[in-house]
Amino acid sequence: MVLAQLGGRISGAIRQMSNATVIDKKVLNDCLNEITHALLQADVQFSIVSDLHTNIKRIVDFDALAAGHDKRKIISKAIFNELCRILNPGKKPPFTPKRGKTSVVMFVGLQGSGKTTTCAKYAHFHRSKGWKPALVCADTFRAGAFDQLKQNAVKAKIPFCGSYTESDPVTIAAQGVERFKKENSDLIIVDTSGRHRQEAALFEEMRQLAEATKPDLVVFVMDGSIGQAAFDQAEAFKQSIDVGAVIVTKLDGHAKGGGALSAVAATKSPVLFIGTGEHVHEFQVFDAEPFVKRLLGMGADLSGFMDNIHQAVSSMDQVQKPPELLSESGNFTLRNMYEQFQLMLNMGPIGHAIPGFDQELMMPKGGSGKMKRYMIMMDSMTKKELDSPNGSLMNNESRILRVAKGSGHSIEAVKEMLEAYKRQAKIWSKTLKKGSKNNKMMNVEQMSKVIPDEMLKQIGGKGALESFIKKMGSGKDIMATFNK
Ligand SMILES: Nc1nc2c(ncn2[C@@H]2O[C@H](COP(=O)(O)OP(=O)(O)OP(=O)(O)O)[C@@H](O)[C@H]2O)c(=O)[nH]1
Repeated sequence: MVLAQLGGRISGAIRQMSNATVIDKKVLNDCLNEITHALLQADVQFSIVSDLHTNIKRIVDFDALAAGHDKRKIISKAIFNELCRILNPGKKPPFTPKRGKTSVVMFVGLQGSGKTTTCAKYAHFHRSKGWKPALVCADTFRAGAFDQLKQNAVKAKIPFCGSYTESDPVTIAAQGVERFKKENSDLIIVDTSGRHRQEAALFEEMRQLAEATKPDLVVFVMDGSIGQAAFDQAEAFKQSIDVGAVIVTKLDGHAKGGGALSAVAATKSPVLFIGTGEHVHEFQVFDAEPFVKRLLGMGADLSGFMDNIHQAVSSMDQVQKPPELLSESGNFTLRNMYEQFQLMLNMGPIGHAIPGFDQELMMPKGGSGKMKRYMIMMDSMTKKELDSPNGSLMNNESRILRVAKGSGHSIEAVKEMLEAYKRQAKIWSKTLKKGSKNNKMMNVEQMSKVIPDEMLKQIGGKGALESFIKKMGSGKDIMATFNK
């Protein structure tokens, strides 16, 4: 069962309980049975589910509850708190890096869990907050790991090191950490090898790396889409190395998630971030309460919605100017398309309302939007290719092949992206023709159609949305972006 379904079933059980005329032991038991089934089907460990069941029964003790208590509220709150408790072991990481002081953070995890991607996301996240991160690739086990890290690092302008010739990860890691300490990096991130399974060789290598680099924090990266195996895996890592924090990856649309919930409990370490896609921006600070709220569909996640807007506005601040809609030569280039995608992804639901965009691009397919896949392909293009007028440099089979290989997509997929770009360029050149006023605005009507009803209600309806857009427009000039 995927995470969204799990949330749906739990909130359904709570709703059913709330709608009962009289709240008695039977109603509570029915509700808890449905929740336990849902959690077990989502691969949450039996012992965790059983604890949750016992704790809620203890809190909601009908015999001890005085008359007049709102049982519906007490039960719902107990369920919510228990779900948060599973995800939040109540511990702070043993170490929190401090800006300006050198810290070494080592990433460990099984092969394919997303370590290399996550190292880059972690570095990028901190860099955007003013840190001086650096990446060390100590993964000599997987051919291509260094190239992958290098590509991400170059794109995000983060110093990196690794080796094509040195086969000893310990030597590479030790030299890398030493070098970046000298260069005054304040966050040295060490990416390590994975293996297909938990095996002695991997754990031995991990211990040697820890010995050589003396990490201040070891982060265990876990694939959130795996099932029951997650618990054992997390426990095995925890026993072999001093795991201080966890990052759960691949919690996008199709993740089972339950295994990840169990694993968090196994490591008894806090989750720092979650990965929600392949792209460097798809990385969120983890906070149990909003996560559970979102899982249960509570409050339509208005805070997340507002965050999206603030992030979009502040990311515009970071680049100091809104993304250009056209290149200097008046062309809609692949880079323009990339920047627009970036803006829209940052803006969440509001981004969907931007006129001139092919709505099909926004639709999730296979768990991640086409936009995100296209951005990954564009990540493998050179500056010249991104800026070439009408994408002309990409009318070339060998370049298409290189981008396909570099981004891990098929040639057909890259061609599909280039076709989408051509369609997009056509739409933009029409939309931005001088004198055309009608469809350049972020229009309240369009926006209110794409924002979920419940969210719109919370904002205060269309009127409030309109005044909000106006405010945003005057404060940060976001409207100007679409009004050129
Ligand atoms: N959908 C999704 N994919 C992700 C996420 N994080 C990583 N991936 C993908 O997972 C795959 C494996 O990621 P890597 O970063 O190469 O994994 P790794 O742990 O470094 O692998 P090894 O170096 O072989 O140990 C890649 O295709 C990533 O793009 C995520 O949060 N969501």
